Amino acid sequence: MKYQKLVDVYNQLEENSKRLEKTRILSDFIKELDDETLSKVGLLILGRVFPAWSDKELGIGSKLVMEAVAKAVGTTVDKVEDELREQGDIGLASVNLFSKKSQTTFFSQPLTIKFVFDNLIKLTTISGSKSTSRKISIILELLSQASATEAKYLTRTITEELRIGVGEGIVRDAIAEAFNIDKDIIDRAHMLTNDLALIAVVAKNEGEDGLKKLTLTPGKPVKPMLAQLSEGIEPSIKMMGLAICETKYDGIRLQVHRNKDEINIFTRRLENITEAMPEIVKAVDEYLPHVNYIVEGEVIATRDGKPLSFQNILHRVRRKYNIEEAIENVPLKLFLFDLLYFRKSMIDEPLLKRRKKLEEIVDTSSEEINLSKMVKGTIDNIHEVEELFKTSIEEGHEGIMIKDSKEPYIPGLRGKKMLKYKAEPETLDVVVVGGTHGIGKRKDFIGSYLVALRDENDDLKTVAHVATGLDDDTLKYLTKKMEEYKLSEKGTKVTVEPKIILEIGFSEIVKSPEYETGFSLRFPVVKRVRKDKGLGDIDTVERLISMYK
Ligand SMILES: Nc1ncnc2c1ncn2[C@@H]1O[C@H](COP(=O)(O)OP(=O)(O)OP(=O)(O)O)[C@@H](O)[C@H]1O
Repeated sequence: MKYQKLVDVYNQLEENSKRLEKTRILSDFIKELDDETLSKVGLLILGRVFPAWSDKELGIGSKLVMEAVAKAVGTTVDKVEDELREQGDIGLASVNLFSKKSQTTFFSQPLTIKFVFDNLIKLTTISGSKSTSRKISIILELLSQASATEAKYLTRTITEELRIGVGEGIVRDAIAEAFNIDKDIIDRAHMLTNDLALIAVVAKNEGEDGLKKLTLTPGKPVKPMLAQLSEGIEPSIKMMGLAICETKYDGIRLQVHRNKDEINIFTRRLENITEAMPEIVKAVDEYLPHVNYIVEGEVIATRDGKPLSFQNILHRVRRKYNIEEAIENVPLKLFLFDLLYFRKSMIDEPLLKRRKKLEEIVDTSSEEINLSKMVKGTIDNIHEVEELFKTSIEEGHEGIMIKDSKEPYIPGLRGKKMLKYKAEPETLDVVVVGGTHGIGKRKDFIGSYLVALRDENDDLKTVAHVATGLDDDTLKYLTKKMEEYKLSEKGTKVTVEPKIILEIGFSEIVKSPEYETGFSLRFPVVKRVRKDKGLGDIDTVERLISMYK
């Protein structure tokens, strides 16, 4: 199928802001596709070439795309940069440049979806010497055959900024509509496989019965179940009856998968970080049974038995070299708290049963592998849970988790069945979309950051400018990243691609017409840069409103 057909759909989706309309447009389109095209469109419609469970990405910087665009239209990189600055978007910049292009390519074949997809995949396989020029030539091959609108979406896809206002929710609804499937069944299949392209193909060929057969696969990460805030130990336990209460460790959440002899470790963003943690791989191999499983836990860094700050553990995870040295300097401890798969999927079992099984299978005689410290809380032993909270804080942890013992594990859900009770006030995870250069001593730095939340259509809505809480190192780091992700610059103000995630504290949420959410934050302070989170993990406008209420 011609790529132009998909591009026409992109265009319609971009122009239409209504969710129902978008769903109908997409559903009408995918209904007619053959299996192979459907499996590719299922990814391309979300601006990706790998499913969400994969940590592979295109990873092409905008500089490289600008070079290819310059070559394709016969102009200089500076001209492309000027156009980009003016438009604030590589796609719109490309449309303008391609429309002005003097020479047209004769005898060129029209682009097909297959050719585009295969070449995008090819881009991810290139490494080593001359990789930059080889990548440029692949992009150029695509662009030189592209129409102006094709170039618009090709450049956006390559820079991973499709901007058509389509998130996973709309794709799920469109699959349900196109193949006449109950939305709950799609949701469940999605939560288990994290692969909408696969779901679309199964829905088309095997319908609801086929989708019901999809399950977890050790080796493919699943989205973690998330927590809401507890209003207090007593009301939470009253609501749950019997609660599994555990220390809340301030580290990084890990999913450890064993499939036959292969062990893989994933973060909450589903990144594979197995290589950064050889000692954990060795320890789980030794202290957990040799069958297929998925366990979940929080890993923290320790020194002299005390937990180190979150930043220390982040350094360990990001580390690519001198891992041996890091193992000695920053020893890790894993605290396991859930079992998602053991010979078969366990997620439909109640937490109480999953925890019991976890206790049976994990040998905790080593330093590295532990079970989270746990108390079974009922209304009759509230004081024991309060004691757990107190000792958790004294030992340098964040607080406690209070989990409903009857509940299944629901991947990706942030519900009332798993609550967190912390000593510190609540914060928001936001993404930086712009910034302002400082004055005086700080003029070389971006001193103030414009931050945004996500609405129900996955569009970003601004909520505050945050300028405090930044030490010199963080300021330097952020300024460098802002330069790297810069989209446009006017006077002292810049706009950037939404890549940097900040966790911010504040004193109050107030109504304000100044920001797109309709709210702003009083006294916002940067608590930390959340390199462990991605755009999909930032907080929503819905959460902001519920916090405001
Ligand atoms: N015993 C535990 N059980 C479950 N999660 C735990 C536990 N100890 C630490 N955690 C961490 O707490 C997080 C739960 O809080 P939440 O789902 O709100 O994630 P979050 O957005 O990272 O929150 P926070 O920023 O408060 O850590 C988990 O994702 C996990 O990383």
